[in-house]
Amino acid sequence: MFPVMIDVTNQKIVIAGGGQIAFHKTENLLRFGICAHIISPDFHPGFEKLAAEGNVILHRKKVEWDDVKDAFLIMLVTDDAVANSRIASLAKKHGKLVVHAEQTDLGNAQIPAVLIRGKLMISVSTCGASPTLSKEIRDQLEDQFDERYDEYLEFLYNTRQYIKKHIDSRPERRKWLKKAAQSFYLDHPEERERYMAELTSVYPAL
Ligand SMILES: C[C@@]1(CC(=O)O)c2cc3[nH]c(cc4nc(cc5[nH]c(cc(n2)[C@H]1CCC(=O)O)[C@@](C)(CC(=O)O)[C@@H]5CCC(=O)O)C(CC(=O)O)=C4CCC(=O)O)c(CCC(=O)O)c3CC(=O)O
Ligand SMILES: NC(=O)C1=CN([C@@H]2O[C@H](COP(=O)(O)OP(=O)(O)OC[C@H]3O[C@@H](n4cnc5c(N)ncnc54)[C@H](O)[C@@H]3O)[C@@H](O)[C@H]2O)C=CC1
Repeated sequence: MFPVMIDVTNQKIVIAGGGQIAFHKTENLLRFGICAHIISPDFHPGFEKLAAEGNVILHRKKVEWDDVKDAFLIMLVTDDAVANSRIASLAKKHGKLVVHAEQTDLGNAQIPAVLIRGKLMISVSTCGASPTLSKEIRDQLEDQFDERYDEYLEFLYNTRQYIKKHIDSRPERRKWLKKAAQSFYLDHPEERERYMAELTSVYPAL
């Protein structure tokens, strides 16, 4: 398995199956602002509210190739092993990303447990050995990587954009980028302003 971050803006994501697990996967996608299509003859009660809020698109039917052929990522979480396997095999042949939630070797992607702190995302995977352990490790990291990181990551992002735009010399860029990443700035938000003032005085915006 190879971990990678993927931009899914404007990509269609389909979940086949509408049970408890589909609901959990849908809520997880929503943490990332993703509105999924759900294909299933019936739905977990929680879906009604999500649909009313426009956070999910429901299709009341059994899954067929037509429902997923234009999808970028497909999650197979029906309790129909034959349907799951058939769609997984076709989708993989067509080069799609496929999560097979029951028999992982029939898919080619897996969902990790993720801690989100603004632009910091910490993903934990056990490659299917123990999703429970992934979840536990993620939960343990919550205290170490607490809410301070939300704003700190904004600072790092903004300074990086500025540095890339206004400093040409690579050694100089590295110097300023490494300085910003010192944990000192995590714990001293007021010092971030001093850093920015110094940066913009040495390298003024044109
Ligand atoms: C392979 C994978 C495929 C995929 O779905 O992508 C997969 C497969 C399976 N999960 C099963 C069971 C459970 N899954 C969870 C929880 C999570 N499962 C997630 C991912 C993954 N699950 C992928 C591997 C990721 C990895 O290894 O790290 C998480 C991390 C992400 C997410 O789903 O959002 C999310 C927690 C995150 C969070 O809470 O944020 C719990 C615990 C709980 O719910 O408390 C249980 C019950 C206890 C247990 O089994 O440990 C079963 C057995 C079904 C059966 O009973 O037969 C299978 C099938 C099999 O193993 O064959
Ligand atoms: N990855 C994970 O985190 C986990 C995965 N699983 C697996 O996920 C699968 C689903 O589990 P649950 O949601 O608990 O089951 P469930 O029985 O609550 O839901 C199954 C859903 O699939 C729908 N369905 C059945 N045939 C279908 C078809 N041909 N097309 C579209 N939808 C169809 C049903 O109408 C129902 O909505 C199981 O195979 C289970 O082994 C189970 C636990 C955790």
